Amino acid sequence: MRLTEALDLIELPDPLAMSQCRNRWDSIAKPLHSLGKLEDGIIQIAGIQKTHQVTIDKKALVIMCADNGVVTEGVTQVGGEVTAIVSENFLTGNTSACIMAEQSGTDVFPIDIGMNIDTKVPKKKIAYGTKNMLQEPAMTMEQAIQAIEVGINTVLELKEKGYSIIATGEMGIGNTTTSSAISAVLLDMPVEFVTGKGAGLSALGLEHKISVIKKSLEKHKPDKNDPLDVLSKVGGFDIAGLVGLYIGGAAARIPVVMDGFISSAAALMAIRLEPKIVNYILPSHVSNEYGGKILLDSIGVAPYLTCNMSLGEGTGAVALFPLLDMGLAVYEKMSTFEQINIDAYQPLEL
Ligand SMILES: Cc1cc2ncn([C@H]3O[C@H](COP(=O)(O)O)[C@@H](O)[C@H]3O)c2cc1C
Ligand SMILES: O=C(O)c1cccnc1
Repeated sequence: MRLTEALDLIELPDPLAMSQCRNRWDSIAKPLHSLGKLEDGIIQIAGIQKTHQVTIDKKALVIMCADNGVVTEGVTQVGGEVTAIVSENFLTGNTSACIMAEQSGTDVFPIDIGMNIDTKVPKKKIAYGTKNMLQEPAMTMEQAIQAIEVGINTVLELKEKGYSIIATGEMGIGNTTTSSAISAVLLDMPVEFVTGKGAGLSALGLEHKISVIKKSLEKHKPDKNDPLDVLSKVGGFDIAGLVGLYIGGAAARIPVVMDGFISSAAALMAIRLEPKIVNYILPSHVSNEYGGKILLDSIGVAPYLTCNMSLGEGTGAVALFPLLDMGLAVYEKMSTFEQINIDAYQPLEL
């Protein structure tokens, strides 16, 4: 499916399914709203799936794997070769995200959307890495759109296979640099406000990273009102693929659980392309990366979890699944006030 077609399909969640779901929660024999965001999450999913009979039994974690040309500027603690090493390990289950996914009954789908080398990771490659954004635009506008479409079509394929909820993940050394760059532009904020140490820079390294981002922005002057211009000039294929997952989720009415900093930057971009997309996103956690909270506040969402995580790969997103499963189990199985013969809960008048 093309990007324009997918954007055209996006509607608001279904208010009827949401109110039916709310009514079921309110009938359950427990204090009203006492499962808080667990109730809200199930109601949100009801609106997305257009039914109060919510299903999240088949879960997928999609991990967009790509290399970022700007890594040659020394903005990361480790070299770009780590992208391919970790990405191949997604196939054997030997990564943090895979182990957490297994715990939550989630199937993992790594995608090579633009790694520097070929590996056994399933290939939907736009190019062998992006260009170094300090020297030239990271990618062409056509490549940006193609990469977004990879994300959209991945969601459609997973829907076809019966998946009912999708978590976002990424692996791409250098992608906190690109995430900070697009966040600074889209939020019209100083680069320092949204740039952190990524996967472990020193204080000096962080200063250098900030200066590389600033110089790249000065060189290309991306237009903050044109998300695709920003994505193509200072983004990455990994981020573009994530943008596509959010668009595809909203178009195909599949809830998308958002991971940390990089996933939040991509969500911001997707929402700038179509504001209704925010209704299809469940914000799993607030990343400990500097700027993580600013991104969530700017998107206008509050995280379910605050665990000081900043790993990426989709680890935060899959961490939310067990909680959603617990919420849904209560929603489906718990007796109502009527069934156990107590009057519906009335707050005491003081
Ligand atoms: C061994 C290793 C495994 C990772 N898994 C995720 N990331 C995380 O770190 C990268 C972003 O940080 P930066 O912009 O500083 O490169 C991404 O790949 C992200 O998923 C990793 C990083 C490393 C080093
Ligand atoms: O929050 C994240 O996703 C993150 C932060 C730093 C490095 N890698 C990932």
